[in-house]
Amino acid sequence: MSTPFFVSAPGKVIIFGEHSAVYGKPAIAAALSLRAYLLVTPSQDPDTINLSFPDINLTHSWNKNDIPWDSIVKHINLVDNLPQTSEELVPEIVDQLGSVLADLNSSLHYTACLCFLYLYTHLCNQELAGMSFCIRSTLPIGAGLGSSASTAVCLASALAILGNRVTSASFLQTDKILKKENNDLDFIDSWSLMGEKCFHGNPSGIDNAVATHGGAVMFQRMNNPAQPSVRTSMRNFPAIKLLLTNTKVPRSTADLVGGVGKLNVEYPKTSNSILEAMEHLSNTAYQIMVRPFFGAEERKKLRELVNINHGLLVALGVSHPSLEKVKIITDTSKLGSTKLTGAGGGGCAITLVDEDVSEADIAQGIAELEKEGYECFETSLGGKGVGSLSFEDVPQELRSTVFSPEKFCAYSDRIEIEKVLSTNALEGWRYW
Ligand SMILES: Nc1ncnc2c1ncn2[C@@H]1O[C@H](COP(=O)(O)OP(=O)(O)O)[C@@H](O)[C@H]1O
Ligand SMILES: C[C@@](O)(CCOP(=O)(O)O)CC(=O)O
Ligand SMILES: [Mg+2]
Repeated sequence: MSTPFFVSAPGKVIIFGEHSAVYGKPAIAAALSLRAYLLVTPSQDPDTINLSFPDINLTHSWNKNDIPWDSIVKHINLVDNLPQTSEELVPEIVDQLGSVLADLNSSLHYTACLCFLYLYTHLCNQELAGMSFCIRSTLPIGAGLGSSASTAVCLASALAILGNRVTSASFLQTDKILKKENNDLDFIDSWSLMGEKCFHGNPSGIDNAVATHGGAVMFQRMNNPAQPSVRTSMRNFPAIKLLLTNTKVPRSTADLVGGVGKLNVEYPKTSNSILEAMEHLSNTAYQIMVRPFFGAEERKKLRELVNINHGLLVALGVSHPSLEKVKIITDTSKLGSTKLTGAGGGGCAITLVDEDVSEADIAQGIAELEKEGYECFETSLGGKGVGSLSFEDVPQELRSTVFSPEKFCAYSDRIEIEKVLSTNALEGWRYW
């Protein structure tokens, strides 16, 4: 695909099984309509790689010839000329990248640049002319909705396109696609997992799987690293009324996953029992969600399971007073059942809204949440996975606006980005 082009990937909501997913237990998640967008344009100087990640106040550039290619390439495991992913980030490569990351003095910027360069050195090569990469997200960042994974999927897919590792996406939104095996999507999924490993050491892979494939899934990481994770797509995912509340309390997935790891070491039997309870819970929820008839009884059961799941996450130590406040408000106003979603410690909660609650009562509940400074989202679940937008697929009169890096970097908010770029705004988005 010629430059400029866009790629985009969705965020996700974990409905059941965050944290236990890291320990090989099944979890259920669905793609969100909120997404990350990455614009790739040629650099003015063909030796320069430019990053512009305004959401995290990062601009950085490298001369591509300063990357120690020879010392890195010798550690890349190639099979049939294709780079292979590994269980852990290759320490020798991370070490070599240290020399070009040395001037980054914030850990936030360091991890974002490490993720970029780790994928760049594996998927592209020194001959590729310098490009500019600008990422914007309509997702809140660090709030439990998988912004790290959607960023990793955008980077993995764009770099796989530039490095000729995948074929271009071909299906339009309106095409009827019979999804079968798809090597390109599996390639993007597995490399975005390496990107997630740069953001936090021990990701289960559920976030990048949903951001790559879209839809809704039951996901299970295998305890034996040699075995691939199991991703069961849930085609008849029931229409559930979901309220998303962002407490805006910042937190880091890496710290929270690390905290559960410590608990596991200190109280292995206790924490294993909690993780096992989560396993039963996800399995039970799955059986309920795939029933051909999904009525009031099923909705009630799912709400009960949401309450239990939140209690178990509290026991793992990953809630936060702000999340408990969301729970108190939604419980008191009898909106439905609430649990934290994602890593917790702040960030977002989901409420499975009781179908009997009136729109007026929902509005009243939202007003109370907003009074606390929280932000409520109405969003749809189960949307498209990673997609790309080529210059040729955008009407000629819009191209200079859509593909302008200056304009893209300057959009003030989610609404502006979606107005220009969303699948509703442009019909040319293609999927693998
Ligand atoms: N739009 C973005 N631009 C650059 N980096 C991003 C962007 N969105 C997410 N990230 C990276 O992902 C990290 C947040 O990931 P994480 O703590 O896992 O929270 P979550 O995935 O729930 O949003 C950020 O600190 C940043 O490194
Ligand atoms: C806590 C966990 O289950 C989900 C983390 O999601 P997020 O980064 O908070 O959106 C970790 C994982 O599955 O990799
Ligand atoms: Mg994340």
